[in-house]
Amino acid sequence: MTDANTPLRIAIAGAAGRMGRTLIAACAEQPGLMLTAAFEHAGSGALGLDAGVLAGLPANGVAIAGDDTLAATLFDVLIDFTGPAATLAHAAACAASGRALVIGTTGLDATQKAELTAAAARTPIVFAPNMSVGVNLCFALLATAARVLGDDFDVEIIEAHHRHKVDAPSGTALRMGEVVAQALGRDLRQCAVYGREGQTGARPRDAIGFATVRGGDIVGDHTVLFAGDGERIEITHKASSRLTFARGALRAAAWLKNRPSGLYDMQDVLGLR
Ligand SMILES: NC(=O)C1=CN([C@@H]2O[C@H](COP(=O)(O)OP(=O)(O)OC[C@H]3O[C@@H](n4cnc5c(N)ncnc54)[C@H](O)[C@@H]3O)[C@@H](O)[C@H]2O)C=CC1
Ligand SMILES: O=C(O)C1=N[C@H](C(=O)O)C[C@H](O)C1
Repeated sequence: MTDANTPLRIAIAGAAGRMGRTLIAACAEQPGLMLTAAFEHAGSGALGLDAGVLAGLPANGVAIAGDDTLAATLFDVLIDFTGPAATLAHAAACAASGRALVIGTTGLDATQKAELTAAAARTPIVFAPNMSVGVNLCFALLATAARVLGDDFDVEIIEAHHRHKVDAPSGTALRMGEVVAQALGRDLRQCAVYGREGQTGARPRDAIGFATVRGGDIVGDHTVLFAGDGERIEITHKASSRLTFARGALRAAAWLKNRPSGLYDMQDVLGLR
């Protein structure tokens, strides 16, 4: 890692994607951080393009490179918003060289998460399904709401995203479910209900339901509904710009400087734990 006056060298994986391009732009406005590398998959049509130009900015001299060059490239922190398989390969490469990671990728299964935990034994990693301050505040509010409302209120989680999103429910919705389940002393794996159709029977009282909407350019909406007899409480977050996620990821990258190995999330970064 660098000393206090040297800019932190940032690399971005998934640079040509929606989040990658937003991260390139966010990095350019952030003092103390310097984009030094940008990666795409080895067959990407974006290879060789200037990262600044790709993000709609003036050229910044960083050419998009194949991720097969990642292990041999100089940087301090890799910010990865790709897909589960790519993220795990990148985490392994960073762990081997002790370089820090910020991971925003969602859709990892339990085995893949265990692999990430193993990588975090060798290098510091912030892994969070949502990097926005607002959503992370909502996690804390949800734990309080669930504790106060208890088992008398039915919990339903509704999320909406753009038509290109490939995983469902969103990583954020799943984390919201985990937070509520933990506060209520339930195991989400036992009580989650993912969508309903046909003769479903009455709602089990301990169910935590998920509903997924996909369409257009919705950046990311999440509502947790606590429905009781005679009243309802809704905790809602709506993202209107990907910059909120990108700025959170860059904050996490700066926070990682000189941290010991371990698996962290945005609750750690924001001091909410
Ligand atoms: N944690 C958070 O705050 C947020 C998380 N996300 C998550 O980030 C991920 C990416 O989202 P988007 O940017 O919308 O998707 P996207 O599909 O626009 O971008 C992903 C990019 O990764 C690239 N890629 C695939 N394999 C690669 C490899 N081996 N090396 C380098 N690049 C590779 C793809 O070519 C693509 O350009 C998703 O899992 C999404 O759910 C998205 C927004 C916020
Ligand atoms: O794919 C997205 O776009 C988003 N994914 C994250 C998730 O799955 O929770 C976060 C955000 O809502 C945008």
